[in-house]
Amino acid sequence: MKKPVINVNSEIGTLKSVLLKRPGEEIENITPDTMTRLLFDDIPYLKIAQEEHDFFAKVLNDNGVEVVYLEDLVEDVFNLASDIKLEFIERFLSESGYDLGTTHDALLAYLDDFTNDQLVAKLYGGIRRNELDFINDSLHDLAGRDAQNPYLLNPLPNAYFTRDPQAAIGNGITINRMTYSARQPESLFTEYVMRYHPRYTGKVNIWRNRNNMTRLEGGDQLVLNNHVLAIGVSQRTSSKSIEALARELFANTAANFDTIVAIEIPHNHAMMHLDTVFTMINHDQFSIFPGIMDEKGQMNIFIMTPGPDNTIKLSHRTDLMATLKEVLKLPELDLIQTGGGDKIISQREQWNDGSNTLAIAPGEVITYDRNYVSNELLRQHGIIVHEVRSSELSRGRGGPRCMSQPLWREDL
Ligand SMILES: NC(=[NH2+])NCCC[C@H](N)C(=O)O
Repeated sequence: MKKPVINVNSEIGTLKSVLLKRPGEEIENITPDTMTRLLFDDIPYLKIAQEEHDFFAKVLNDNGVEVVYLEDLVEDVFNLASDIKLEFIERFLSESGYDLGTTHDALLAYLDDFTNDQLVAKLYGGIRRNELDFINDSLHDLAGRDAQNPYLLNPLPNAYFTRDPQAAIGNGITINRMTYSARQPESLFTEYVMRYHPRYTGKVNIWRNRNNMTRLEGGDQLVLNNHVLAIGVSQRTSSKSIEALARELFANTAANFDTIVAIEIPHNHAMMHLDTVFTMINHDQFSIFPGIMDEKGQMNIFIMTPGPDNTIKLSHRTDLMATLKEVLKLPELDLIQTGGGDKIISQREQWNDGSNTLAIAPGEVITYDRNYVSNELLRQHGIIVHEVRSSELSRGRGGPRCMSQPLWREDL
């Protein structure tokens, strides 16, 4: 492996480079009838969402972070060779249910007319049925469930949550098999960028690829330090995939990870990933939504470590604070509660991603401005807080950590 181009050995090391995706026309393809399936609770106003996102990028930039746009990387890949572009489109169409036939041919011909930057916007944006004029003769497009779908190609409105289709871990990544069909195509873009983009090709360890059938999403994957990961057992990440990833990482000599803490969280949309209820802020400080624990403050947690002959040793725990102290070898910890523990405030601010902080350095985070109670509390605990605007972005149920994929953090 050549000189590494990805380096993420913590959640808090000074952030140097980050991958974002600016919300695009895909947002304007959300309708009341399709919103639940597209994993949205409302329809954001695109113009304002873009302004908010540009502001987020500016705050990152102003703090010395290089912002890399995913859509630019994909366009670069398409610009490399028309064969690669065509191969991508065929894979994309095939995964969308069009291998052969009139619809496949019509979509291929339609997409062929776009310039590469328009093509990228279109693949994320989706194609409406009424956009194409052709005689559709495929039964599955005309009868049954598919006929009700207003799109020939579904929009990918969750793409601005770049955290989830992959996860940077150490000098490598996992390219994730995502849970819902609304998001599955997103990691195909990551696969092509990693395989072909000159900046990454041959320089990134792929710990796990998207051909796996078990479900894994980046919002559940937290790099606590250079050898310990925390992974949520959640609506989006299955226990099977965590076990498989543990096996892969423990056996791979290029990977330095020897401990994975599997943390079970409630399986629902408000808390679809571990990072919606728990993030790392400093060496010994975390934000946490108290609602993930039972009345006695307990949870279902497993510490996984390598056992003999490629087996995995499991140890059960129920106390999150004690478990974190144990695996991070810390005498004391500060768990800062979203909304300060008030039931109504904490629920409201968790819903708007108040627990979802993005650390840009130890003790320094970016958060949404609307979660003012949690933000104030963070400041009281000595944290530097940069607030970003959040009226529209938050409607997608994700915050600053969800909207960013770190590519390089300084080692601690
Ligand atoms: N890392 C995160 N928490 N991402 C939030 C993703 C939100 C998105 N609407 C989804 O349901 O998939």
